[in-house]
Amino acid sequence: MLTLDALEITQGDFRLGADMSFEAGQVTALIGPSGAGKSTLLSVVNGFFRQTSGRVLWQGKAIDDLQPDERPVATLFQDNNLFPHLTIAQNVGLALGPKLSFGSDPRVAEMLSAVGLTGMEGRKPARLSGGQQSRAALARVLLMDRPIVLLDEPFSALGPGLRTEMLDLVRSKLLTPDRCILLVTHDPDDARRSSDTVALIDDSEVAPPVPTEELFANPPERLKTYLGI
Ligand SMILES: Nc1ncnc2c1ncn2[C@@H]1O[C@H](COP(=O)(O)OP(=O)(O)OP(=O)(O)O)[C@@H](O)[C@H]1O
Repeated sequence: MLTLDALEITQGDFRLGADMSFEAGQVTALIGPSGAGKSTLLSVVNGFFRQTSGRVLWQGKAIDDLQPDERPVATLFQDNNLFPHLTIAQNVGLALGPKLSFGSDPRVAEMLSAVGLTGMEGRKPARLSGGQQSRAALARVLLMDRPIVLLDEPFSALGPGLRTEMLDLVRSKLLTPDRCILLVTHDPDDARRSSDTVALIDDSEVAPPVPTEELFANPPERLKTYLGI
């Protein structure tokens, strides 16, 4: 369980509060207006931004004092973070450590196979389509094998069909009973299709996660406002 304990985040005039837990074995969608603080919240969890007060705990243990690379967290961003001068296998192998030779580790081939990229190992990212690049980035996250996975609008540059395909891959390959996945998305359909629970971020607060079906069946006013319904 990922717990945000009396978390207060400030950045200039911006303020965000969060006090809740996210269950393992679930995908939680974080939705809310632009500038509400979705990316900032993820940065506090992965350690790139320090909260003003409160704690972040994984399985009851505070992870606040760990450096980003020591935290049990993997993050997938919209730009995929693939290095253009490295092959796909080398990019995926970076999940195991900074040596390029990790690209030939058999686990790299296994993860590339899991995301349907067998045969693409030696290509550079520029020679892959957008969807294939997303698959390679997902393979790297799979190989990192961290219990908390943060997805910051990772597939928003893809068309609707490909995006759906990637979100389905997230559920089928990445979601395990002991892993907690947070998905930032602007698209309510993505949240509906891929998340078990939804946490709304608005008015300087993160609302506790609510089962997705329940939320959309009976949307609170601030969700209606956000969706324009
Ligand atoms: N480096 C910074 N310095 C000061 N304020 C910042 C900085 N980066 C972001 N902010 C502010 O923090 C707030 C939250 O930004 P954040 O990017 O987390 O929002 P978001 O919900 O992810 O938005 P979007 O949906 O547009 O990506 C915004 O008000 C933004 O203006």
